[in-house]
Amino acid sequence: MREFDYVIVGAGSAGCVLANRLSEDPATRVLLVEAGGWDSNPLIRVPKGFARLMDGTRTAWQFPVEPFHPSARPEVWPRGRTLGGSSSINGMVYNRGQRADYDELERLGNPGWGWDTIGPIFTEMERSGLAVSAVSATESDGLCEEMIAAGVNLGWSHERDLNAHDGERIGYTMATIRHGRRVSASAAFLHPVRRRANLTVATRTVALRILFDKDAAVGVRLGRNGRTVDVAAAREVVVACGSIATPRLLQVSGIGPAGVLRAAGVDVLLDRPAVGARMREHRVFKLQFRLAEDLGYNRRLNTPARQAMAGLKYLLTRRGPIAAPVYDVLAFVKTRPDLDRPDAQLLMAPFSAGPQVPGEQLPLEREPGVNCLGHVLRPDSEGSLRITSPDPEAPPRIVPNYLATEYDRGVGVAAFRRMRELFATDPIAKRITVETLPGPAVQDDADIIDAALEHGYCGYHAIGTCAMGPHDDDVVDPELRVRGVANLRVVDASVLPIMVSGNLNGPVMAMAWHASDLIQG
Ligand SMILES: Cc1cc2nc3c(=O)[nH]c(=O)nc-3n(C[C@H](O)[C@H](O)[C@H](O)COP(=O)(O)OP(=O)(O)OC[C@H]3O[C@@H](n4cnc5c(N)ncnc54)[C@H](O)[C@@H]3O)c2cc1C
Repeated sequence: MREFDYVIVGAGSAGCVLANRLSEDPATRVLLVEAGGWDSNPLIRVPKGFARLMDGTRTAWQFPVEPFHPSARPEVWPRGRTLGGSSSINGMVYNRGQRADYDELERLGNPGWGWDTIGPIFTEMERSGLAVSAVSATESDGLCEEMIAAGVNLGWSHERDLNAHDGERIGYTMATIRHGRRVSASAAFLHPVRRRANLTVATRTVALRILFDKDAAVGVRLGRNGRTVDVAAAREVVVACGSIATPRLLQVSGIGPAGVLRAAGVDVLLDRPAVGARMREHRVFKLQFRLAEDLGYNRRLNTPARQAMAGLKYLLTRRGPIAAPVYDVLAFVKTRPDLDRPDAQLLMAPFSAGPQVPGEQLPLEREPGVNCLGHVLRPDSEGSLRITSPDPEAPPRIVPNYLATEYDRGVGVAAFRRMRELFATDPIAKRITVETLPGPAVQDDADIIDAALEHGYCGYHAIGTCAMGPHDDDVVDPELRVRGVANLRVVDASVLPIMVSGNLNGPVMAMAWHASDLIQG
């Protein structure tokens, strides 16, 4: 059996950072295992390419979730399946989270996770290859500037660097984009070191189960092209498969709620009820308007011919809508003036789209429009995930349980009203003829919640399914070691017990950076 010091499973946002840092010492043998292929698809580097990548199956997993809408419409949660993981298919928004989020992690009994430790890591990552910039829209016909000006008229500060402070603010999205090209975790942290002799990268290789000797992890069973092979980890197995595939791998390996494992036909190694539980996810409220004039991205992108023209322009100049992140303008706002920090995030763009159909690209409308998404920054409703079969590649049963708490519903409705307030404020207000989604008839709280469930999206930010904490029933301890077994850690979005305010790619990479220090002692 081939032996490595560390076997890292999953080459996503966390896995790429871990592979980089754990292989810094040439004497340390590191294996990075990734189910997907090499990240050579040219669309990965093109910012608006994400629209095609996230709905496909070549570079993404598609996990169906249990129906929950008023109309039980199917919803699917994509995740990256290639080097870079979800950072290779995501919307490229770069957000650090609020200082208070990390301090809260520490207050919950996780020493070393406070802002004083994690804050400087962002600066270090940005110096070490993680390119970040505020991408200003070059062809929005002034709509983005008018959204920002409306926010300023509501008292929000206009920031060139939205990560500069945690107050109410609006500005162009900070994005992991350099010169019009996506900078994934793999581009920033894996490609620069992939020729290290002590680092082996195994793509198109699936971890089927973790191998144990008594109560210690000793390796991983891998599947490739229909064959299985076992690899040994002399020091540790580090699972970094993301918040869905990590609890699935633990459960099929015998670590999870005993009843769930037995029902799925898996032998129980450790009865851990919290594996796959405590899942928190953003529910995105959607608002869309029709414009009086033919302005914005729809007229540049809403037919294949126009997309081809915009694509050509992008190839020549690396500018325009194709070079921009998923949403051009971001705001962090308070839903009540007495709050000490923002509790809602708004994302705005000068385009409008038809309904989302799983597996299909979001269709832009023929008529001109703008849209705004918003979500509760730190939701506390908890969903769950569990296997229903011993097959490590079978989709788990995912119950989102969105907007289940009074807090989430109250803040969600208030955030939605703030979205409307922004678009009723000049100068953007004077561009708008009518609200097309959910429409002016949706006014009371219950209807606003129903509209969010019906027309909204998942936030792509599930956390908590292997949450860290100081208690015996927390899946991992504050050093991210799986409780009850030796030599096994989890390092990815699943270890967050509470939501970091906003988008998670940056925070997950920073956590992995810190975890590398913990692993190396
Ligand atoms: C569509 C989408 C849009 C998003 N937009 C943004 C955004 O704009 N900004 C932002 O900050 N965040 C965004 N996010 C969230 C962010 O990208 C993720 O939170 C972050 O990438 C999670 O990192 P991770 O390391 O936990 O998991 P991932 O990056 O998902 O990595 C997990 C890796 O493990 C691999 N894997 C899984 N199972 C196995 C197995 N059994 N064997 C081997 N390999 C396996 C996967 O293929 C994958 O490569 C988005 C996410 C998605 C899906």
